[in-house]
Amino acid sequence: MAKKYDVIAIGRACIDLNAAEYNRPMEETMTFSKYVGGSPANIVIGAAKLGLSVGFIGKIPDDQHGNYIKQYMAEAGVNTDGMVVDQEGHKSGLTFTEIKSPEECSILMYRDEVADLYLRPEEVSAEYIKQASNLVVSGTALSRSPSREAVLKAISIAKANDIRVIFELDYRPYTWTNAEEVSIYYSLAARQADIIIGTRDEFDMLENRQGGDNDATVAELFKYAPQLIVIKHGVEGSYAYERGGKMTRGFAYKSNVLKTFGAGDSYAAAFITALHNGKNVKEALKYGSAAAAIVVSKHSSSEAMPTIKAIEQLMSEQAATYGK
Ligand SMILES: Nc1ncnc2c1ncn2[C@@H]1O[C@H](COP(=O)(O)OP(=O)(O)OP(=O)(O)O)[C@@H](O)[C@H]1O
Ligand SMILES: O=C(O)C[C@@H](O)[C@H](O)C(=O)CO
Repeated sequence: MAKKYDVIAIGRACIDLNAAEYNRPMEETMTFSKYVGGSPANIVIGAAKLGLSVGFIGKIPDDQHGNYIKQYMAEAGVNTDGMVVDQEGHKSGLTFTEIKSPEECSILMYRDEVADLYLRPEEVSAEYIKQASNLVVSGTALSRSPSREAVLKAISIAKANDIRVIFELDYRPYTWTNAEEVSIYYSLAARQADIIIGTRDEFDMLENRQGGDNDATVAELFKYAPQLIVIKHGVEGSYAYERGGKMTRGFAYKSNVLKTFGAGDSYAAAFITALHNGKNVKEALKYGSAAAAIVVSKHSSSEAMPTIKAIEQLMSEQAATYGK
């Protein structure tokens, strides 16, 4: 039976302040443009733009930033019924970005006492989650209680109701206490997920090691629930491993890169949308990679999310050179 929402994501919806002046360090950047940010928010905004019906679960501050986040997401086509307004004075996370050069970008996150990590389990509605086909879980939301328990509750509701759990590792060091804790909670979520998406470095965090090997990583995780594991390697592309042994490589498309952040979120939005629309893994990797190539050429992560038409146009323009 068709569900009301193709995808519901749980985690943070915050503010990005992206350097409006390029090719200089943060210290010399005087102006920033404001966008909605936060990896899981970016993913549902991207999926909405690609035509999916989406919802969001998260806590936002009771201030002008919270109002802006909710309004922007609603206008972007995201159902906000699962968004809770904080009543304890917690603030929005802020991400400042530095664009030193197309190769040298960094982000600086202000995440002390952020509202998103105060989402409580009792604020997560089972009835809302039951209306979704896919639940996207952000790893950062596992970094602190009570958000951690809220996410674990969401996962168990999804598991009990045959809702596909997609775990986006989304590792951000800022709110974690130590590497062991990351590994414990990442493993707990990963073992229950149907699909896991992360960079090689993020899988190393999950395993609490350095220099991990993709084959060993997937062999271990396939002992549990995952059916599909995607490991991203930046501009070198990505690898999708399916239970049963099939591996498919995704290649990066050429892009006139402005900045590198936003790649992962646009990739996830388009990959998940393509899979939901019935594309096979090889095609879904192309959609994800093409979306990322578009977003890295633009200034924001959320506002820059492409349409299906733009993605397919880029795929067709570069069909002859893809993977070459
Ligand atoms: N410079 C680039 N040019 C074109 N495509 C890119 C570039 N960087 C990344 N991509 C595409 O985006 C995908 C995801 O990128 P990456 O592995 O850097 O994820 P990420 O680290 O999660 O991204 P983010 O920087 O947003 O956190 C890659 O597999 C690739 O297809
Ligand atoms: O995920 C965040 O909180 C920050 C993002 O919104 C930011 O645009 C980014 O780093 C995307 O990779």
